Amino acid sequence: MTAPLVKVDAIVRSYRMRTGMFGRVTDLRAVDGVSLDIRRGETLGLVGESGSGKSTTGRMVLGLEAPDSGSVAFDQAAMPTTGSPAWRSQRARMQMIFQDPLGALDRRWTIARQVREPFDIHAIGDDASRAARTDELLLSVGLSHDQGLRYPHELSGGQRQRAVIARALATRPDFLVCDEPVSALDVSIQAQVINLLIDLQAELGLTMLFISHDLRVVRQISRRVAVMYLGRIVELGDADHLFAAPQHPYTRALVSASPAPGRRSTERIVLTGDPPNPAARPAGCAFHPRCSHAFARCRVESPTLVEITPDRSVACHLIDAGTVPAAASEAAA
Ligand SMILES: Nc1ncnc2c1ncn2[C@@H]1O[C@H](COP(=O)(O)OP(=O)(O)OP(=O)(O)O)[C@@H](O)[C@H]1O
Repeated sequence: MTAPLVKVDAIVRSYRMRTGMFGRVTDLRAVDGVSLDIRRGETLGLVGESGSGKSTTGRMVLGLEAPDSGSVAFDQAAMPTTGSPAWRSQRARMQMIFQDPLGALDRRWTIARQVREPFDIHAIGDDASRAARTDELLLSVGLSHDQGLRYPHELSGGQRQRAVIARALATRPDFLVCDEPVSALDVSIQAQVINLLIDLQAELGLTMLFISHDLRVVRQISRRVAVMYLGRIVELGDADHLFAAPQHPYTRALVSASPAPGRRSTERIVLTGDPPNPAARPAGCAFHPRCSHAFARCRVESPTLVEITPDRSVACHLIDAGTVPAAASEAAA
């Protein structure tokens, strides 16, 4: 098997914050030992509730933020120091697409000017070839030359996100991190932008990390999926298999709340208890206060991510104990 394009090894990231009435300074651990391989040409989905550490993981994967400990390697080389010349030249190979295209675009410039900006910055080609390549990029995301002459506020949300994608592709990146790229769009437009990303990924052989809280969207685009809960990966595996037979109780709850078209809907599992809060991480397994299967060990010992089959890893004491919840084993059968 070829080496993964991105190798993330036990990354940790904490933020200092003030809590309580007296403003006591505490460390909030946003990412708590995440390890991931992102294989060349695949889309890896990263799902989890708000605050689970998905965006922080994405920023560290791109080197926009350095981990406190652990490491990220891109194309078998350690991530250069953030902001260094080596990092800047590497950044051309890695691009990020955010949720808010209006915030990512400059309102004072036309779309075409922003799409061609990387050519101007890096002095790539002459004026005519830059203009031609800009039109090509616009066309590749479904925008016309005339739409390129407009300003961001003159386009719809979906068109603006297409423009952001065109600009991200200008440097011919190998790797894209998409952080909630369709969450701000109408559902009908979401499907179009997802299909565009799927087409571009196949055409250009892109590798993608696709971050979203929305399982429905992640399911459409991902080859493999990692599920995060309070800064850790609790389940990782082939997307089809994971959605068909989720093993971790948290994944099961997420999947049951988002049934796939054509799949027999299983009983809806309602998550009770407080939503995850990294400032108040429970002892033991962070999910145990919301888990109906929790037993004594879950309250004291944090489970590690264990490979249970060649394409599935799960961090849950139930798996160790050989007592996978019934619905998951039924679905797997
Ligand atoms: N720069 C920062 N300073 C302080 N705290 C931060 C910072 N960035 C993230 N956090 C905190 O880290 C935790 C994880 O945030 P993160 O944005 O990575 O989660 P997420 O899963 O992407 O959620 P969301 O979808 O809401 O962005 C949250 O509690 C967040 O408040």
